[in-house]
Amino acid sequence: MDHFQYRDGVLHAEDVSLEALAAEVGTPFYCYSTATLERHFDVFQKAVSPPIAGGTAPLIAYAVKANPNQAVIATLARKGAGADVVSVGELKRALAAGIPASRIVFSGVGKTREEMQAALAEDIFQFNVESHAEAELLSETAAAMGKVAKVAFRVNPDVDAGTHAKISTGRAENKFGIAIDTAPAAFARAKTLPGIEAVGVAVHIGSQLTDLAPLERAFTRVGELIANLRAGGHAISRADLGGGLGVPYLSDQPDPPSPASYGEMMARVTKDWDVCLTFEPGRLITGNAGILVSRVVRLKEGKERCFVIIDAAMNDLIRPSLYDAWHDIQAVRPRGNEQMRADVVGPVCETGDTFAEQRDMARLEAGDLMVFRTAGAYSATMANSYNSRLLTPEVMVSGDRWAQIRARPTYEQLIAQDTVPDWLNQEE
Ligand SMILES: Cc1ncc(COP(=O)(O)O)c(C=O)c1O
Ligand SMILES: N[C@@H](CCCC[NH3+])C(=O)O
Repeated sequence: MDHFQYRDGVLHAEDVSLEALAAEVGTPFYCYSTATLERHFDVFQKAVSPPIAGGTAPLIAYAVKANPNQAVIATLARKGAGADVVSVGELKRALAAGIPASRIVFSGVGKTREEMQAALAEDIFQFNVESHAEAELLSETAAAMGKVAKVAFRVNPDVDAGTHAKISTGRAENKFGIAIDTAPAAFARAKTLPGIEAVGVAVHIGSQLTDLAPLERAFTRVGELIANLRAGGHAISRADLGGGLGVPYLSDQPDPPSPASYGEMMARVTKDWDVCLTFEPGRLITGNAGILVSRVVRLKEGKERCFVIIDAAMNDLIRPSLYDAWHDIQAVRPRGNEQMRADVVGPVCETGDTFAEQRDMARLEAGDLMVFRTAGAYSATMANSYNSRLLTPEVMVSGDRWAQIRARPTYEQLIAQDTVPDWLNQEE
């Protein structure tokens, strides 16, 4: 069910016309659908929950990095989501949006002592420890606070996830996790450390995965590891299977595996594990719940190409520049069936500020509104103010209601972020 549909020739977000929104908010802006967010959470929850009443419900720890807006997290918190966080900032955002600490997992390779202290003070559910040195520091930090942290070791199973190299995390050459064959030593060492209790294993091999086979290989290795650890006398009560399931970006391509088929594979592989499971979906929940709305500034006929120059740029949505990512483009009010082939570019002074090259799409003219689809994950959160452009505002829609959930800053606020040192203010 797509909650971004045409009504009377105009693209809507749920019951709200994007033309009307653009008139109120100005462009560019991000727009999220509450109904889509909720539906994605429900679909994933159903897919990974045990079929028999009485089975342990998994913890669905939404990966906050995908979209950390308070309104997005609060929407998911109301559905019972937990959070996967990778910084104190994300921890604070999750707590502020109403996710209890008892449902928060702290991942990441570079947790500092201060970050550990902040999370320990909240008594979070679990630390996913990514190196032997981190385990030592966490134990020392927790013990000094009179606490014992529950830990899962994130293992690196050396599996090729078959995704873009920049978002692949489960190969031996990636920085993430401890080599899986060193896990027994890590658990043995953990037994001697006073500030941690190693209760589980975590794995996450990458993002935008479009094939279940690498995930199945990784989960199978985790299952073997759990059996080994138990044989070695370790009590393993938890497994965190990460996130990573891909979403459709191209409307004319086959969809990635569904959450249901992911859930079936997962249930088959984990059926004898007897652990409490955690999942960390990010993109799956928010990716297709958001769009970026922009206005065409002008058309420019180059010698070889037609450029559609829009008022959004790589600073607003960096995925095409960074990963050559494809985002479907739609006109908000299509001009009949007229088509064009063009490069869609922003105003930033970089050649890489290109959203689409030689794209066949609905005809756009100066002043027209257009949208990039699948911009709910890793989009607004990766925005910046390069070229002194204002950070993109965000809007959330729910039925016929809408609200700005992040306002566009003013130029005064942009400039006020800097401070001019005294010596430059003194009269010569
Ligand atoms: C540890 C961890 N968990 C969860 C996620 C969320 O991934 P995705 O948005 O692909 O579901 C990521 C990002 O890839 C991650 O690094
Ligand atoms: N930023 C990446 C995803 C990174 C996933 C981080 N764990 C993207 O846009 O696809």
